[in-house]
Amino acid sequence: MSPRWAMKESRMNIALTGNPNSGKTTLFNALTGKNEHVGNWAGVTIDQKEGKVKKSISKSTDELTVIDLPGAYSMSPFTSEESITSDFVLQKKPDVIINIVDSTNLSRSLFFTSQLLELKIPVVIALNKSDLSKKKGTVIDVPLLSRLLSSPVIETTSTKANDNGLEELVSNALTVLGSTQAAPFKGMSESNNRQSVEADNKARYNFVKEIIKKVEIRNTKSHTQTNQDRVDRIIANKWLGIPIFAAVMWGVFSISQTLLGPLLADILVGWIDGLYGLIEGLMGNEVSPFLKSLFLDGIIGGVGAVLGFLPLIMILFFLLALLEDCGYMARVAVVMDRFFKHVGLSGKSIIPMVIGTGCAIPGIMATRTIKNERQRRTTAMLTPFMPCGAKLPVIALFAGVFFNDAAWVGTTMYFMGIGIIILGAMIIVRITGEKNARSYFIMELPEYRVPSLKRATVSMFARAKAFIIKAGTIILLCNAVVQIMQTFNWQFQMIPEGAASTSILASISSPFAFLLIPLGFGAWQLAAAAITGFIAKENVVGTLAVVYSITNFIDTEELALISGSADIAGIMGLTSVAALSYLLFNLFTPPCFAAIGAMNAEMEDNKWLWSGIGFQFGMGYVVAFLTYQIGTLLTTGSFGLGFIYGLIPTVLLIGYLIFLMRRGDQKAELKLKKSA
Ligand SMILES: Nc1nc2c(ncn2[C@@H]2O[C@H](COP(=O)(O)OP(=O)(O)OP(=O)(O)O)[C@@H](O)[C@H]2O)c(=O)[nH]1
Ligand SMILES: [Mg+2]
Repeated sequence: MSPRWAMKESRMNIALTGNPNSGKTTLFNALTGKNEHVGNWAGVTIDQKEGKVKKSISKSTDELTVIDLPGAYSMSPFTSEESITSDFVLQKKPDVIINIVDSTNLSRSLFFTSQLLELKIPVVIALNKSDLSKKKGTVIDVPLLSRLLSSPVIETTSTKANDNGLEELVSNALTVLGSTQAAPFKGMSESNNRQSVEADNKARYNFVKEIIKKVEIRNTKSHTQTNQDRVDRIIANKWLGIPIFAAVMWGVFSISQTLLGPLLADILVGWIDGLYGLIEGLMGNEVSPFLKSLFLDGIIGGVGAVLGFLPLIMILFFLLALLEDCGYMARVAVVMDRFFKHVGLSGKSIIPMVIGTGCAIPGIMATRTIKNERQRRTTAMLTPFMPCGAKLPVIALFAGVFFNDAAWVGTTMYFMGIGIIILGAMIIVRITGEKNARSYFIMELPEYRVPSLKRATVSMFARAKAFIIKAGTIILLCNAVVQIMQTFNWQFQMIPEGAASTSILASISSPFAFLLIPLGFGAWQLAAAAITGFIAKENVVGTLAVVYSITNFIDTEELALISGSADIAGIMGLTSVAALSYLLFNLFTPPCFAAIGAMNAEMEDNKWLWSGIGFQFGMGYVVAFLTYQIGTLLTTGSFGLGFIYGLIPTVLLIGYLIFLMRRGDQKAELKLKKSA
């Protein structure tokens, strides 16, 4: 035994390193039984994660800790998440490095491998995705590769449950423990000047090329490749890409919101109704009316109204997971990339936005992968415009009540979100005086494959769990508070029936409601729902249920999403145009507080944060104002209420933005002159 082994306690650290999208997190999940997010594209993991190797995989009595790291292409990092990886292996000195190599892309992977081999830390190589490379007919001489790299090479398929090479991988990691890794290629110099780095890179590439020549035989007549290219020419086409994406999203909304969703929601709502009846019965007549209404209308009614949308959300996320897993979402990113580059965003800005459709918080956190500070902050500011999971019940409610469950409502909200992001980016790049900045980012396209139902199911249940937890905690609490605030007046007396406008809730929300008249919705109830929406967007639905005492939005008899939608529309007293304006206002004003917290953390700058929040408020206000007033003009022939009062802030806001943009343009010109 080496002394190093003897000195260590019985804990051993194994770092998982490799290129983005090589399968590190999949392998990590398989080794530890955890469920970290896996995605079929590069840049999914942005932070290190720790876990313990399952006993079924390693017989060792020692505690084996594995650390999943973000993907990296080299030890000299270009992005902050790449530097997490190099910092970790250099400073924390793991006992063993498992280098995950994508066997379908050997030539790209080995560059990083050759650098890892120089660190004197023992390395074991996992030749991952071996199922794919075999299918493509690529033959790799594993024993020879192992000899050339002076380290064990094990073929793995981390997506398989059995016979996946993982036991062998871990046992090899235990074998090399304590040894000093030999480096088959030694870096040319320690110095960091550009010339020597370039020379080193060149020599390293040649070294890798020689190895590939010796160990790999590729099947050149790869039909799948050309077929994929053909498909991509259509799907990722400059012009066809967008309508195809729109059609796909429309399909997703149709299935989740009008076909399958209501069917399942119906069953769930039946249960919630049953619970309501049960508790009502248990309470009998002795319980005070206040407690009764708090529990029944506030808690069960309010939370139930939100929870009723659970099946719809689960189906939507199941479908989105399938789209991501089969490789389609990466194509969408390529299509969008074209627009984004024109407005000064990084191609990398797409990933946070796609993640943001689940929840804005991880989306905003994913902006960490963007190196350029302005692009990172802009992306963090704009990502919340994507409709997240919490906004879906709001969309579904309004689509059901006012638009006959139309799938176009949800689809339009997605595309409006994208449109606003592009517009916002255009404005910000000019304000910052960087309109001449260009970004170069080549997105790597994963191959198409049959999506895994299991992975989609896992992802769906993870979302469902988060949704239920949120409904049972923060939404429940908010509904209870709203119920109390609308039951009492400031003297803490229960308000009599018919005097709802004297409640605490009404008196707090009324001034806000007044400001919203030009947008088409001046009722204090609607203002209250919009305000609670800043705590969590699901609250919009919950609060509406409480303030209008609607126990259930979802129909159990008609199998439509919303029962008696005409009645509900009547209670809310909104025209369709005003309803659309209200929906837009809730979607496109600032996100919930938690997401604003994430914005703060990633922007690391107060001026950006507050300008961002101001921008989001302005955007939501202007979009809702224009929608309501123009829509009302078109449908009734005259402007809606409060046109002039809304026009003043709108004009001032737009004027101010134009002023800032002009000033930015001058800055940009000055810069251009200086550099010329
Ligand atoms: N066919 C096949 N697919 C795999 C295998 N391992 C991983 N994948 C897929 O490869 C994709 C990327 O997997 P991840 O585990 O997210 O990759 P990663 O290396 O953690 O990626 P980053 O976090 O972005 O660096 C996912 O779609 C996985 O399902 C494998 O052995 N075979
Ligand atoms: Mg990962």
